[in-house]
Amino acid sequence: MKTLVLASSSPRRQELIQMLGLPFEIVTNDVDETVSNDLSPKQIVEELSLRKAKASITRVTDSQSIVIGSDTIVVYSQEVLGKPKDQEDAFRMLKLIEGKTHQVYTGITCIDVGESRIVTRSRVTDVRMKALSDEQIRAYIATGEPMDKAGAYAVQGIGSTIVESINGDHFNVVGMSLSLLSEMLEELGVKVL
Ligand SMILES: Cc1cn([C@H]2C[C@H](O)[C@@H](COP(=O)(O)OP(=O)(O)OP(=O)(O)O)O2)c(=O)[nH]c1=O
Repeated sequence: MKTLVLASSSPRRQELIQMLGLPFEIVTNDVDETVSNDLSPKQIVEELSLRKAKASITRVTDSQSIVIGSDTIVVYSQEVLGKPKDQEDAFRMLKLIEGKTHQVYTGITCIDVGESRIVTRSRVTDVRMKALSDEQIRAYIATGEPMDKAGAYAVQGIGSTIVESINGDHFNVVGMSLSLLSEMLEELGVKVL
């Protein structure tokens, strides 16, 4: 039986992986998330998910482990939005995406430590935001929710009230598509159902 190791300190990802009902451990990491400017959004999230999984592997002792790394970014009109640096940055991001449709990309890498097999994939989900006044944006920022979220909002929180519609996998927006992860785990011989 393989052990799943989540290479993430994100509470959202921990809650998501818990839903699979399989035993897992958490081994956090601290990777440099700087990437080259010429990478596409898909390449960015795939590269960073790989970096995170590889960084945690060094602290995994059980060779029967599958290490899972993940990365999420928001993209609007070719601008990549990660987590806001401060409240003004959050305001700038929300002002940019209000009333419009943006893309959320999440990359996942699974590394089977014993077999030295690496599987990396990504998904994209379209999210349409409601039109927001500056006052509404400030009130949302005051909740504190945007600060550790890519694109400065959380669709799973009070941020759901400023989202008009989602086209694609909701969990991909929250930080990890369980639909995609289950397919990747099956490729590595782990049955989810
Ligand atoms: C768009 C969106 C993002 N997010 C979160 C998911 C991720 O935690 C975060 C994007 O940052 P990431 O750099 O992908 O992840 P992280 O630093 O939080 O965690 P780790 O690298 O340790 O795995 O934004 C939401 O929770 N809800 C949303 O609606």
